[in-house]
Amino acid sequence: MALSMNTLELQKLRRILAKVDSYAKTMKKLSDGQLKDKTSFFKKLLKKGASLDDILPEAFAVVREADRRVLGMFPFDTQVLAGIVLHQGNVAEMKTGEGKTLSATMPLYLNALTEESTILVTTNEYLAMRDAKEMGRVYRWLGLTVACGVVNDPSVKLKPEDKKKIYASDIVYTTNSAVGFDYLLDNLADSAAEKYMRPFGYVIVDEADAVLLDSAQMPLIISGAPRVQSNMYKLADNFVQLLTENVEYRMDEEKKNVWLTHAGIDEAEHYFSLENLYDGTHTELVRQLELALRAHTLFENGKNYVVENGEVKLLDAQNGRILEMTKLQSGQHQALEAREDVELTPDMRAMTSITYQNLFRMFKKIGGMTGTAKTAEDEFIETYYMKVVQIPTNKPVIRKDFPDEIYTTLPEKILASMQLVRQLHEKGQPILLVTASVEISEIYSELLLHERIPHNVLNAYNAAKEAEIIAEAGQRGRVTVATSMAGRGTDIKLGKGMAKLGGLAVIGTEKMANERIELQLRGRSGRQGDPGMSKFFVSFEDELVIKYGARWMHTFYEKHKNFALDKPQKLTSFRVRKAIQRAQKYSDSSGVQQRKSTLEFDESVRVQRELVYKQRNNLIRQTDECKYDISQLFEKYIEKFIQKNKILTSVKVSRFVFDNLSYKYSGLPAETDCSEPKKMRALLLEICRKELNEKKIKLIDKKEISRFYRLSLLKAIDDCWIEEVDNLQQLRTVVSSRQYAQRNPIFEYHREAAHSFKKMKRNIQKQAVQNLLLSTVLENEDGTRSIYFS
Ligand SMILES: Nc1ncnc2c1ncn2[C@@H]1O[C@H](COP(=O)(O)OP(=O)(O)OP(=O)(O)O)[C@@H](O)[C@H]1O
Repeated sequence: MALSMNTLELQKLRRILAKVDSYAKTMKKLSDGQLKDKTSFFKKLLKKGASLDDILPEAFAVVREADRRVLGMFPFDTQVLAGIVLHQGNVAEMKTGEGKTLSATMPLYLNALTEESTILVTTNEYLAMRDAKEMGRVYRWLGLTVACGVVNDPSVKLKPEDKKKIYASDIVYTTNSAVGFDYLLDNLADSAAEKYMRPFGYVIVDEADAVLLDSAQMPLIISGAPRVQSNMYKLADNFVQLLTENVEYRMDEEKKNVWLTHAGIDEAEHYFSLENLYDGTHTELVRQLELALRAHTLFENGKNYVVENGEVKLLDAQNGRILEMTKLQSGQHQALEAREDVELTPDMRAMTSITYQNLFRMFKKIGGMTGTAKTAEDEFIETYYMKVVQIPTNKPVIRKDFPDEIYTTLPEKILASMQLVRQLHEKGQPILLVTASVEISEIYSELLLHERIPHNVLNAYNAAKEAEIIAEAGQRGRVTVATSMAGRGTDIKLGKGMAKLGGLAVIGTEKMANERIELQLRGRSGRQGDPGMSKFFVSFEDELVIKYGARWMHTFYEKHKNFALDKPQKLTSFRVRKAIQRAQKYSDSSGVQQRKSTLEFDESVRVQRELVYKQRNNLIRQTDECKYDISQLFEKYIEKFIQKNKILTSVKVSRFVFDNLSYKYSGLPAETDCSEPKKMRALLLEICRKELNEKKIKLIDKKEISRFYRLSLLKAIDDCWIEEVDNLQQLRTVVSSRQYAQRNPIFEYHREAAHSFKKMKRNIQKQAVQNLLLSTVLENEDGTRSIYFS
């Protein structure tokens, strides 16, 4: 059924392809100048009312010809098909190595003709820079502007004016995290002049499954002011090191949660000399113990993070790369720092955050491309309303994917995999040896050294040498040990004569968390119809089996773990093979579940963020005249005060005035009758007006007054929103633990989030009034004015 749907879809696409083809000859005959003139011609057609679909065949044909003239590559029919899918806002599944980069040139050019923002995001800086440079030549040749949204050196920070130039370009190549952070930062701007992003138009997401699905769990967060630092991190860390698994603490099967047992609680009470750890007075210690325990049991150095120059840096679970600007929240990062004995960094409050799903859903149209999407089609449809279309390969894939070799123990597996490496290396065949963590990549490196096999290592520690290592990886006799960094996007070109030797051999040293990661790794070989081979080695000690394997596998392992260390024993039974596959399926569906729950949790933040940003943007746009009704703001605020206080006394009113409306007020006149709300209302409003007028007089002109209004309101919104984001983040941790109390955490979360949003709105009103009335306007020496908020 699924296949025939795909065939139908392809039939429709082929009809469009035929139209693109029909222009090929004409385009070939055009001079360079005539071909370049097509850009302005298309723009005119669009302005006259033609649609993108109308001009697609000719525009694609123009880019195809330009690709040939500028890059020396003429997009294959299959690449044109993929280009159409991308333009239509769906996911093009192209087998690895089929040339996604070139396919994207056609839809990017077409959509950029609308003069709306057109962006291509990839998963890493290296690819963004490479493609902006390489493919950029074609767009420039055709008269469009191109920019790259990332820089080589992480210590170089782009300034708003640089970013403005970048985002103003017709086509931008960048990374998903750069767009995300830029979006968040752009929405912290105080004035329209500081904003640099254009409204989101069209985006092509490279490695769509990795970005749109797998990366969903880790929201992008911008941190602000530090929280008060606890001094208990080290103490808690020392304590948990004394504990033993299954005695003082226990973990769930998937190793996602850990908790103290009764024995563990007794131990803690004894260690910290407490009567009762859970009597409610030691909440900070309880939290610290939990963080320290998690740091020691759920995180692995070399897999989840690395320590570089005395800093704990997180690794992207999908591609093994360092996640810049990202830290674990709510003290978990500090607990890891304590575990690694490096200097503790301050725990920052989250100022604003967004998940990738919600970021990309803001674009008018998304096209996705990847080698692996079909198995996740339901998730694509459900989350983004995107279909997945499988594009046939240009040439048949002749790579041999061998079945997994399965062993009981880790040493057996290592021995067997090293044997294969030796055997292939002797022939001179290039080898890519992939591992699931930095640590294992280093173990293999040592083994190879021991065997005197020269090799390169590519992991998070030497990402800088990536281009160099990849350039050599397909040459005779090369052995490259790499983490999943050498997965997606890595284009290994075969050296001379290597096809005859069998092409690149991909050897996996561990079963990966899902099938897609594995397919991506195999796909480094057999590109563009080249020969190649791939094989994965598995043992019952692999993380995947430990976490997701059937119970009998653990019993089997315990029984057989001491046998046959010197001579690896392959396990070939159908039952074992099936069980390994099933473990991988479980692991994958556990990922799907987690992503769904992240999305559900994020829904409240999304709704709130959209409302807040809308209000912010409205204000920012009012540069000349602030249209916000200030008098109404005062009236509402005063009304609320009066409603809340059924009996008004002179003390209460004076306090209210002093806290909110004016510092100058020295108390109500003795004869004031506070019991009369109407009179009170008038009196308080008069105070507001007077106070505001005094400020207005100090400001030079209407424009400055409106700037003062704008800043007062923006500051109120921002301060309260920061508080709210932080609140929601904390709330999530709290409700997650209620899961154990048989409640529906998501329902509770939304309920409490709605409640806290209402509270935030009240606070914004309050702070806006205070900012307007209690701030100070001072004249500077040069005649300009500065505003100081209290
Ligand atoms: N039409 C073409 N003519 C000639 N060479 C091409 C063509 N299209 C792509 N190539 C070459 O094929 C190789 C693979 O391209 P690319 O890296 O874009 O593949 P990919 O689909 O992105 O792979 P992956 O899925 O692994 O990221 C590159 O070396 C590229 O130059």
